[in-house]
Amino acid sequence: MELFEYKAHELKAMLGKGEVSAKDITESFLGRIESVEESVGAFLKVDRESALSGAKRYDDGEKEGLLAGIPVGIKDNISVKGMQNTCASKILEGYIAPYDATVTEKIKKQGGVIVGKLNMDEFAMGSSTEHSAFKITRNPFDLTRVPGGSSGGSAASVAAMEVPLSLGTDTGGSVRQPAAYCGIAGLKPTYGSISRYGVTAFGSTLDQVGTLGRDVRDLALITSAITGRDDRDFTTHSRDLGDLYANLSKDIKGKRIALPEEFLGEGLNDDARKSIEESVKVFEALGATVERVSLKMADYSLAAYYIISSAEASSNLARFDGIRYGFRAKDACDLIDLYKESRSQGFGPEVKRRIMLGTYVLSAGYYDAYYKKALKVRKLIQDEYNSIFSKFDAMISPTTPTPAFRIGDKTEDVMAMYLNDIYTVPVNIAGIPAVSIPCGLTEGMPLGLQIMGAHFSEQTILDIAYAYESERGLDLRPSL
Ligand SMILES: NC(=O)C[C@H](N)C(=O)O
Repeated sequence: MELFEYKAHELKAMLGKGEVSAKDITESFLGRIESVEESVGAFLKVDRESALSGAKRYDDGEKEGLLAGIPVGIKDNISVKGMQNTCASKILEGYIAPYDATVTEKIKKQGGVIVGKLNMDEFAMGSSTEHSAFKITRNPFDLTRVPGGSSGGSAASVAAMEVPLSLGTDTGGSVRQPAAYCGIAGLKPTYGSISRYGVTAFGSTLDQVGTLGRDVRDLALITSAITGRDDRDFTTHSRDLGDLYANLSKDIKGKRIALPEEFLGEGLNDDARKSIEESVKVFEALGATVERVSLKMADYSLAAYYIISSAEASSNLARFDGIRYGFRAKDACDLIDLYKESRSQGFGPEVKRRIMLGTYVLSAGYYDAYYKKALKVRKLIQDEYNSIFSKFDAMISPTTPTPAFRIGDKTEDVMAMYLNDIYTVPVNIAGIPAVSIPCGLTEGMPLGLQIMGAHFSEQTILDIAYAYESERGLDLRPSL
């Protein structure tokens, strides 16, 4: 077996026993990138030098840290000092981050070896990575299909074994949906459990850094490395999630799991429905109970999400004006024209759509009818989730209604693209944690099972995911 085929926790064990060097590991992944990247296209920038110098630090004696000697890929909206941070947008082309995001600082402090920056939908707006201004990324299981989005590069790179671990961001499903499409595991932690300092803001009350790996142990490992309160992000919480990796347990006897009827309705792929029904049996065999529940507010989640996230985006993206960073239009006749032209030429169509939608719902006369109403709906959704979690330890659903679709299939149909997120957005609205793990295949493509929990119940949902994964023994690999 080649080194790139091992999972992060396996590599960690091999390094710990001195069986391999960090250089061997990094070179193996860099070699893999060389052979498959042309077909997958997960990276916007591979930084061989940074990777090899990170590995050298380990081999020279810096062996401490949860991720010591392990390669990690970073989504291109998370700042890494000295590397580009384009958010896959023309407006930030050529922008080099002058500082590390807190999560980057933590990855480095824990010995992680940063390999490069990963492709995404522009400013994290999209579900297929087709909205990147630079290139498309392909699904390693079928190169004619999308990897999902917006963290499509983060998911495809891990599935293609170009890196064992990656970071993404999840505003409405952007870590879980691509993880499901690419047959890997992805976690969106509780809002406030991970710092957003140095992460380009999209919807500030929804955004959360998420983690991707090939199994639950790897997710627990990288998540433990980056959680915690940060004085530079006042939305972070002081509550400690504990050592998710060391405390991982397969014992889920007696756990009460809810399954919402509304997540099994119209539009759900038949095999996805079957795989959820089979998953119920797996949980029961593991000693948990599964009970059907009703989530009455589920139907309103998507509408509330697109109003709130677009309103926040229209405000957050105002800073990209052609003056402060990145792209500046040529030949502007005055300051207003410079703003106008830089933004018109610098942003892609999906970003413009969100800015216009967001500006509209915040404008006088429409604020009450749309934005304020969406905030009220948000509260009702949060109350409904809290009430479920007062009786249950976790809730399960499919991660997405269908498997990965073909490249180009949904680019013209905005609504069809937004519907991809129907099962994932309520989680961001409620601010709770959720993990997606593989639960089967349809048409040769992976399907994901989403496990959600109460605020700060990462250990519980990861334990449930770990028990399920161990029982099923699914280890999906693309034939690349
Ligand atoms: N950023 C996300 O979580 C993705 C979501 N599909 C969106 O376009 O808003």
